[in-house]
Amino acid sequence: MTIPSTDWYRSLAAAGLRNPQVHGPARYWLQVEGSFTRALQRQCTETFHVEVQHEGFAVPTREEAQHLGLPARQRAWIREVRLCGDGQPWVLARTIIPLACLEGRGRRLRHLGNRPLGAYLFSSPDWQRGPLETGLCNRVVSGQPAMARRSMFCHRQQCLLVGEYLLPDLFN
Ligand SMILES: C=C(O[C@@H]1C=C(C(=O)O)C=C[C@H]1O)C(=O)O
Repeated sequence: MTIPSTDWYRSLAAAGLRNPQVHGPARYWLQVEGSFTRALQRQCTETFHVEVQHEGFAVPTREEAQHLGLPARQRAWIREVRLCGDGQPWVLARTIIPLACLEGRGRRLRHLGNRPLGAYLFSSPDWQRGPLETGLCNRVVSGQPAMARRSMFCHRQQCLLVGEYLLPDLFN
């Protein structure tokens, strides 16, 4: 399972003009407020866990760098995980953490391992979430994400970018 290239829209309504599927059963997940990790935990009957797929320094896409206001080609800490409910992958998440976010207490962001990032972000009152965007994934194949959501989390003018890609098993 890989993170697909995605077109991002400022609102669910704007994405819906291209693909009305966003108004179907995925809608709740595209819009749910607060910690996404918590929302997924509530949906589980038994267990919730995070599986790290890749984590390390890498160059964000050009669009991600522009969105975060980073110089092109500057490396960031990139974390890709699967969020699994009751043993099934439900969501793929990709987080871009610029170098400036990794200083001081932010060093912890490199050592999350299988602990959810959401638990860290929502346990600290310092992090403010920006507006939620809706994503439509390109070249959708069966079993892969077709829709996504993303937002920035900012702390003292340092922002990181969290994208969450819904797998069909989550809402079908
Ligand atoms: C931002 C959150 O964190 C979640 C946990 C992630 C992780 O551990 O890498 C990534 C994205 C989110 O789905 C949240 O819970 O809202």
